[in-house]
Amino acid sequence: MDSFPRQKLKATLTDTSKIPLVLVACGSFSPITYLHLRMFEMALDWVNDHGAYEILGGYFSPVSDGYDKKGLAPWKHRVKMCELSVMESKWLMVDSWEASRPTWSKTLSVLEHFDEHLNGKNNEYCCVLPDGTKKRIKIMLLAGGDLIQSFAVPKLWAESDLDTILGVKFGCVVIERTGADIHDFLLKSDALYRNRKSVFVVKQFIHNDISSTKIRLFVRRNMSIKYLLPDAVIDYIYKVDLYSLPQDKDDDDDAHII
Ligand SMILES: Nc1ncnc2c1ncn2[C@@H]1O[C@H](COP(=O)(O)OP(=O)(O)OP(=O)(O)O)[C@@H](O)[C@H]1O
Ligand SMILES: NC(=O)c1ccc[n+]([C@@H]2O[C@H](COP(=O)(O)O)[C@@H](O)[C@H]2O)c1
Repeated sequence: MDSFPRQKLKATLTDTSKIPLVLVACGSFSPITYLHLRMFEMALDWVNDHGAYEILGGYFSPVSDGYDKKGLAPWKHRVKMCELSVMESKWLMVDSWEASRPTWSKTLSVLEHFDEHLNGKNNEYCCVLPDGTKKRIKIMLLAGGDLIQSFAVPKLWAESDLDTILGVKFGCVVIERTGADIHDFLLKSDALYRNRKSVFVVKQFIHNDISSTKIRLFVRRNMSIKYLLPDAVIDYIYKVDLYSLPQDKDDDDDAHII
């Protein structure tokens, strides 16, 4: 049985001249915040303004516990917090395939998983237009400026993966990070420059720098986290007692940031 979430996925295009588009955000989401939710809304405004695409849906894909990043709550909790956050959204969904795997999956494999479920191995799903013709759904990675900057970290990303993620097969919508000059980085990075026609930078008109790291620290310090993330997520964090203990030494080191 296919458990891929499709409940909010638009079945067809309103404007058949456009390219159907699905956005996928990969990350820790430990916990998800209003910044992560806003990334999708900023991208939606960009898509509507750009004109070539029509959004069918958006997905959060939380990373597996195997990623072993500091402050990573167990995957079931991270998926649940994402699900609670998208309850009110008409187009955002959460796919737990990546999170539920015992080992870490490269971002390219995650995008390929989406491609398989949204388009099918032989285009059996795709997007069916009212006249019966099928259009392949474009899947793009939705990423923040910091994730893009990690492309420059030696050996973290394979060049061939970057060319597929950023190139014509997928593509990337980048939400600029407050204070970081993404355009400058775009020029400096060979992979980003090579694929610049399918990498789209979205400006944050209202700067938002809510950080999951700081939220974890606030919880540990008994400080308020209200209005930084949805109330349902805040209630969940306290109900199951997440982030109250330092997870490791690195998390303790974050104490200097406030
Ligand atoms: N301030 C920000 N501006 C733009 N994008 C951001 C910002 N913070 C996070 N993102 C993006 O959100 C996505 C998910 O991020 P992730 O949860 O992995 O890290 P994080 O939000 O930086 O959390 P942590 O503090 O735990 O490192 C990534 O694409 C990341 O680039
Ligand atoms: N080579 C890769 O595919 C690769 C490398 C580093 C991070 N990532 C992804 O980037 C996302 C965010 O990672 P960070 O939270 O470490 O910035 C995660 O979803 C992670 O899986 C992918």
